Amino acid sequence: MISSKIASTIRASSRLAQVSHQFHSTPRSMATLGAPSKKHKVTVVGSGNWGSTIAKIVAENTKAHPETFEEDVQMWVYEEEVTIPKESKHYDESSGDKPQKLTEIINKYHENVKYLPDIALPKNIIANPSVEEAVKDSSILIFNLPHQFIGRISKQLEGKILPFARGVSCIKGVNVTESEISLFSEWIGEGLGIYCGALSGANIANEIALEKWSETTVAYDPPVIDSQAATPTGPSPSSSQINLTITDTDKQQDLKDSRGRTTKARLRAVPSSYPPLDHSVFKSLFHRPYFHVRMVSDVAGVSLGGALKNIVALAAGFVEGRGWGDNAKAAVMRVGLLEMVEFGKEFFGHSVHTATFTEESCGVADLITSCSGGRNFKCARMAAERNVSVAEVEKTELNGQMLQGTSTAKEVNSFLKARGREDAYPLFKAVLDILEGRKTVDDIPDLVARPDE
Ligand SMILES: NC(=O)c1ccc[n+]([C@@H]2O[C@H](COP(=O)([O-])OP(=O)(O)OC[C@H]3O[C@@H](n4cnc5c(N)ncnc54)[C@H](O)[C@@H]3O)[C@@H](O)[C@H]2O)c1
Ligand SMILES: O=P(O)(O)OC[C@H](O)CO
Repeated sequence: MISSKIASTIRASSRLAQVSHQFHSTPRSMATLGAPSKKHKVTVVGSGNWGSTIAKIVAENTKAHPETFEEDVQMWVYEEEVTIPKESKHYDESSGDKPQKLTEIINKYHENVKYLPDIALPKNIIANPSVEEAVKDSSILIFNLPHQFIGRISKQLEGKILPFARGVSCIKGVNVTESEISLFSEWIGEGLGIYCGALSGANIANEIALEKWSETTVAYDPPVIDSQAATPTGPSPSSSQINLTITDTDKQQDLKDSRGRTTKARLRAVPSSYPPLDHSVFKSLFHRPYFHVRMVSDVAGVSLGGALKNIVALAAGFVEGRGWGDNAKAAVMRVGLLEMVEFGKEFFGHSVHTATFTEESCGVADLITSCSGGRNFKCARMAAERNVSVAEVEKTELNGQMLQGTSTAKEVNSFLKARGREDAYPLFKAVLDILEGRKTVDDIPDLVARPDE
């Protein structure tokens, strides 16, 4: 008798705990109450230099954490015909220079011979040319492609993803439409009706693919979906009724952007049958011995650092290509960092923390690495050395990889201009003026000097 009472009390409290778990996503403590029955399936949308590197990291971790993730990782590949270069170990005399589908090459040789050559990819990465198929049933979506293409892909995915999926954007750029600006993480999130965080850091992909140590910053701060936010039909039930009547998919609430504005999307709770998607799960998805992750909540700061440093890296390349020294480069980095912080504060307000720029990998560390060895820096340097345009260098030197700084400079300046604020960001403006031939590198010192200097 006593034991059956105890058993029923345990059952009741376990039920309560389960319900509390469903509503409050704070659930490490719940792990002891019964393992979730489902695992997270992960898809990487994009397969360029960074997309393939992140897929490698994630696939190593899905294999290392089988209790949380399905082992296979889908990687969407923009399909193209590729000729395996003669110097590649996969070059085969018999097929010679015959172009082959990139997805087939990746799935056969486990290497992205075009965008990440000579790096062995884990066999549990499945290259998929159909983005709709690649995201099917995935509860974690990692967006990692040049920002120029995310608009079309995101549209294609509307209605095709799990409604309770969560995203992480590794894209370094900002979304500018007419006179509005938003983060890609929140724009993807609103378009697809999911929460999307951001990953950014001092992360030159080729170094990380070779497993040379680096750090990164992951921002993830979804709203807690609580019982108040649930939307049952009919009269408002008491909390005990809610426990009994609301299913996982009913639980949803308004999705707000980083500036606290309500978007048109509703956010759905992750069903309790899955491991909760909290900081510890995302850390276990991205952290490797050679890739150290710091989790933060400032999605705007992380995203803006990654986007704006690309403009500054172009400036650093220009001054080095002009033949000036490290002092000149340090000067544009100093001014650039100030403009990055200022921009965040002016247009994203309190949601941006200055410390994200000054203390995290996604801020000053990314600025330093990008101005030392990034593609924007190198292409701008070559352009200044050869007296040709950056676009021309991009075309001839990058073998299909894409710069983000040139379009970001244009987009950010058009946004500033629409608000009459371009003179407040003289380095950002100078970079666009040089790209478009209105100014030269020699003009930079005077352009960035403050009136009292
Ligand atoms: N490469 C790096 O070191 C690095 C590091 C950190 C962050 N990032 C950021 O990651 C994002 C992705 O960069 P990346 O280096 O993986 O890309 P990348 O520069 O290698 O770009 C090439 C990719 O674009 C794809 N592509 C080409 N045409 C396309 C089309 N019409 N539609 C869709 N896709 C098309 C190609 O298939 C390829 O996957 C960028 O925002 C970049 O700033 C890059
Ligand atoms: O090569 P870039 O200039 O696109 O920069 C690469 C990474 O963003 C550096 O962190």
